[in-house]
Amino acid sequence: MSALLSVEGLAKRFGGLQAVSDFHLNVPEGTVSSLIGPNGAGKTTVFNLITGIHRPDAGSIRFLGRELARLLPHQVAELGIARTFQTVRLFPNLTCFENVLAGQHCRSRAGVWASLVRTPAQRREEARVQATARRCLEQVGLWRQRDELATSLAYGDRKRLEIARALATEPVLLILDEPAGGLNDRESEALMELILQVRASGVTVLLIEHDMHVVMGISDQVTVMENGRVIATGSPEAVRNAPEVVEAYLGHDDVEEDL
Ligand SMILES: Nc1ncnc2c1ncn2[C@@H]1O[C@H](COP(=O)(O)OP(=O)(O)OP(=O)(O)O)[C@@H](O)[C@H]1O
Repeated sequence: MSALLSVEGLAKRFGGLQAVSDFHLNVPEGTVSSLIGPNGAGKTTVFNLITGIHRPDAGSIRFLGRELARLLPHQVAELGIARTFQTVRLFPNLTCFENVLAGQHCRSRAGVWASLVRTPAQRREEARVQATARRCLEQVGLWRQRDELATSLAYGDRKRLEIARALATEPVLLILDEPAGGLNDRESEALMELILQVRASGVTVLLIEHDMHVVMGISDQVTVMENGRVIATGSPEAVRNAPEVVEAYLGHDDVEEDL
């Protein structure tokens, strides 16, 4: 399997704190890959570096043959990487459908002139964007709630709506930051099914997750971080039994389930 995303020698310092050092990761195309590690290990910082929110001090981030390290977030999105955040970031006063539409700007091809005069090309574009929004809402099981305000949804559904919004940009790589955070068992099971279905649809998935049941249940590959560095990478089984991983987790009480 070829690597869709390939990260080498990544480093980021915040003042006196070395948040990420010599980090490396290969995300094979068509897989679910997970990044785990104790609180403060540097996982979200890695996601912020990949998606252009932070600029790395060193290292390379190759995606589809392009270097991402100096790109801005919207440029990374245009190349086909979509992400969700640890805390839900929806437009509270928009409906579910409108939230998904709002996520599709980077894929909208009609130019400024077309949007002023509503040419046939613009109307076709609008129809395409709406059809994509519908498909994504159906995929996450929220089409029936399309006209409800995002704020009226249960927490688990809000997280699914965020995934729909990310999928609507038609990404090659979907990055999820703690998608199971705050979900109950039933919602977590549904989330696992959804992520596997996303993978089956041809989208590669990279996630950060503390819920080990989710991680071990759906990942093709798991990378473990501690203190900004990779301490293990491999199959869920291999990682679960690696002595350095057990050691890293023993000193922390933030893991929701035992490895
Ligand atoms: N913008 C920032 N400025 C200063 N320090 C930061 C910044 N972002 C992260 N850090 C620090 O970098 C370290 C790694 O944080 P990060 O959020 O990447 O960890 P994490 O593994 O995602 O943790 P968690 O599982 O709790 O989300 C932490 O010590 C954090 O306080």
